[in-house]
Amino acid sequence: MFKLIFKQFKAKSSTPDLNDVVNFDKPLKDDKICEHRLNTCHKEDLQRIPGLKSPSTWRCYKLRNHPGIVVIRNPFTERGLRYWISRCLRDYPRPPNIVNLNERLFDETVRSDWWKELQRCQSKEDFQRTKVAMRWTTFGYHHDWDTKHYDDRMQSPFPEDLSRLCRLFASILGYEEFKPEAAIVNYYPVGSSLSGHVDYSEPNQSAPLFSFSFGQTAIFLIGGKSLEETPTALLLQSGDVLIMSGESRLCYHAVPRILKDHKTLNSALPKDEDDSGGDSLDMDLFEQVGNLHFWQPFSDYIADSRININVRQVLKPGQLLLN
Ligand SMILES: O=C(O)CCC(=O)C(=O)O
Ligand SMILES: [Fe+2]
Repeated sequence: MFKLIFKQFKAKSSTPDLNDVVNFDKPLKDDKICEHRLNTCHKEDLQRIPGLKSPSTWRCYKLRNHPGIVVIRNPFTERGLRYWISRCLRDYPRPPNIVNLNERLFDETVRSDWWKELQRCQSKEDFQRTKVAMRWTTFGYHHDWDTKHYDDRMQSPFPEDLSRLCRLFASILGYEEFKPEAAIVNYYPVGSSLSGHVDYSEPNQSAPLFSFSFGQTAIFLIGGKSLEETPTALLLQSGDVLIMSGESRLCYHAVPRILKDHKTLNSALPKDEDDSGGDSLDMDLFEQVGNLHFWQPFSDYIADSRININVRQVLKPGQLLLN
C-alpha cells in the first residue's frame, strides 16, 4: 500500500488530490488529527533562542492513527525562518561537514563552498545545474548511506545553534536527556522526492527524531512498521517541526512530492515580532537576514525548493563510543 500511494503522489502528470492530505491549517475539518497540549513552562530557555514565537501561541497536533508523531505548526518568526534557511544554505554544507556533490562533476571550490560558488555562476545553465545538485549535507556523526552505520572516526562538530534549538523542543516534549548527535540536511528542488524508508541506523532507536521543514511544502507520508500498512499523507509547510517519537520512530515514511505553493516573503520583516538578542545564534546573520539585499538569493532558492533538517541521537544513554 505504501509504495502505491507514494507513486500516486509522485506522478508528475497529475495534480495531487489534497482532499485526503492532512492540513494542519484546517485542523477542525480533520478527524485524523487532534490537538496536543505542550508543557511550555520553559520560558526562560525560550528567551535565549531568538527567532521563535511565544510558545503560548504554538499549535501542536498528534495523529490519531500514528502514535508518537507530533507536529508543531511553524513556531518560528519570519526572521527565525530566514535565519535557519540561510544557515542551511550558506554555512552547513561546508567542510568539515560532508556533502553529496560528486567530485567528478564539481571541483573542490564548489564542493567546499557550494553556496558562494553558486552565486558566482556565470550562465543560467551552470547556475541551475549547480543549484539542483546539492541534495544533502551531514554533520555530527556522518550518516553513511551505503553501510548505514555510524563510525566514531566519522564525525564533525554539531553546530551549537541547532543543538540548542533541538534540545529546547526535546525538553518541551519531555525528552530532557535528548542529545542531538547526527544531522542530515536534505535539499529538495521541486520535482524531487525521497522514497519510503525507516531510519534504523542509530544504535539509539528510542530517542525521538526531530525534523524541521523550510521553504516549499512537502507531502509527507507516515506509514507503519511494514510497507503493507496504509500511510497517512501530511502537508509539511515552512517552519513545521515534526517529531517521530515512541512507536512512530521506526515507521516507514517518505516525501513523494514537493508542492510549489509557498509564497516566500521578500519584504521588510514585520515589526511586531519580538526577536531580541541572545547568544545562542549567529547574531550577525540573524541581523543580516532582515536586509532585503542580503536575503534575496536565499529567497530565490526556496522559491522552488524545500529544505529539511533531520536530527537524531546516535548513542544510547551513558554510551560514550560506538566501536
Ligand atoms: O524531508 C523529510 O521530511 C524527511 C527526511 C527523512 O526522512 C530523512 O532524512 O531520513
Ligand atoms: Fe527518514
